[in-house]
Amino acid sequence: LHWGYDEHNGPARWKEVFPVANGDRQSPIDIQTEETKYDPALPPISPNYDPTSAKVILNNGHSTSVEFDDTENKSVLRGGPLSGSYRLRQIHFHWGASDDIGSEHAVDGKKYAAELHVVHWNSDKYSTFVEAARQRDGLAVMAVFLKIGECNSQLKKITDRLDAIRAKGKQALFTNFDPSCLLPHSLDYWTYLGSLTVPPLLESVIWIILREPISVSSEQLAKFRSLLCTAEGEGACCMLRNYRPPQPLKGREVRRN
Ligand SMILES: NS(=O)(=O)c1ccc(Cc2ccc([N+](=O)[O-])cc2)cc1
Ligand SMILES: [Zn+2]
Repeated sequence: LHWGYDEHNGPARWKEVFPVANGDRQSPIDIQTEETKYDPALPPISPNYDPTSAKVILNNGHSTSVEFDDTENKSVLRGGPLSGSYRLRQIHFHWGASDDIGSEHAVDGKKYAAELHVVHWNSDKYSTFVEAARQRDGLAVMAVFLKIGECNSQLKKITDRLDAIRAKGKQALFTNFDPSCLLPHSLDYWTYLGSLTVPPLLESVIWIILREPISVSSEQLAKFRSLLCTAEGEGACCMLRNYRPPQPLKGREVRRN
């Protein structure tokens, strides 16, 4: 089984190869806002990114990502629920086949059109991203909801490059980019302990979900769906959706600042 998002290889079948799919701290979740707990001890989050860290934009067959140079502590996330500094590794997106679905996390059952994930790893305690990805406090992912509205001029820097990486495995130079430009005005957040939302579904992610969405236009979103899950020369198959549905909370607490 090569995992994907179709009927035959989608989220309902991932447990056959990755049994942790039924684990106690799986992501995403549906955030029931009435159940979240205000924590006055939670400090603001503090992203500090150097635009020269950005390297390439790529199509990995499951999403599109911008990869950053994480060989030194140039772009880091601190504060919030985090102890120490988490180094920026990559950003990527999740979306659906239509504008009414697409986000991975939900808020009181409401799904947004898409979701941005800004992925960091604990470089204070671990030496590499892959090592950190195996630790309970190894990764920190900041999630931003995208809601249908005005064309997002900052997101345009990414959506305008997608035609250069249509096929799986393609990449293009992409530098001088600070992902803070994609963050909403407010950095208020919810936070909980979870997992990667794609195989290997490792339970190593401290999730920081921003409460304010950013906008994306329907046309920009359509460009994501025109990416291919298949490599050049293979039968073309569009990346229409790549979201995992919400998973059981299993008693976890969701805090807010
Ligand atoms: N969607 S998400 O949970 O933010 C997410 C974050 C990072 C990654 C990339 C990735 C992270 C770790 C591994 N691994 O350890 O085998 C493989 C791929 C994949 C997915
Ligand atoms: Zn993701």
